[in-house]
Amino acid sequence: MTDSVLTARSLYRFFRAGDEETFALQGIGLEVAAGEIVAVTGPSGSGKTTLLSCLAGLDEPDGGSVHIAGERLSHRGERERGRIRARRLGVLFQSGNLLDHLTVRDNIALVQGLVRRKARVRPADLLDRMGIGNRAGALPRQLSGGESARAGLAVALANDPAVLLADEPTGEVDGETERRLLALLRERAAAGTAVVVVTHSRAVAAVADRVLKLRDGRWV
Ligand SMILES: Nc1ncnc2c1ncn2[C@@H]1O[C@H](COP(=O)(O)OP(=O)(O)OP(=O)(O)O)[C@@H](O)[C@H]1O
Repeated sequence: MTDSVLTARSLYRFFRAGDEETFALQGIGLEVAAGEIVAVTGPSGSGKTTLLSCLAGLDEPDGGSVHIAGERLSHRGERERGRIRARRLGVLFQSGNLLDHLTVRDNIALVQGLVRRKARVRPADLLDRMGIGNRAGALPRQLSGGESARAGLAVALANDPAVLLADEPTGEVDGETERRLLALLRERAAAGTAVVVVTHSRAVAAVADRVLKLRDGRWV
């Protein structure tokens, strides 16, 4: 497929702790086109977070490759990976992506400052779209769970990424907030972003174009 924005080929990742070896990814591939939402599901320990970390360039696969918008991300120096990540990727992990000592507005501005770009979305507009325009001046600890999830998504989308990678983005939010987040994901995909979302939620899987299942580091 030539129109895929995210291409992963034959990804392998194993971990060794003493005599114990875990094969977290066993040679899996993934292609995601612009505008497509792919949900990745699977039982605990099946390799979902490891896959997302390798796709984000936050972890290095032991074998295989990851390309984002035609640029190789895997097996590059940390600096290069950081540059590609800032320009092309929005990443939302469960640990969150907000710096505690900065307001929501400044968290967005910080991420935008990493990339030189002529036109960019104003933080206030981005937050308005998430329905939390009134929380721009708040610190992360002053946000509710649902507000944090939306602020995290705003930061992940701050540089209009080609690819959005999200690990359980609706993990701790109520039904209404989940619906809002999903509408935002769909809106972003309609604007051309390729989305990979790890989830246990049926509601999230229901808005995906494809649902893929991992078990023991392989697609099933
Ligand atoms: N840094 C690490 N060192 C050793 N083993 C690891 C490491 N990271 C992950 N693993 C192992 O790799 C396997 C896959 O883990 P991973 O976190 O990717 O699973 P997951 O599908 O995201 O699970 P969950 O749904 O519980 O978050 C597991 O057996 C896990 O114990």
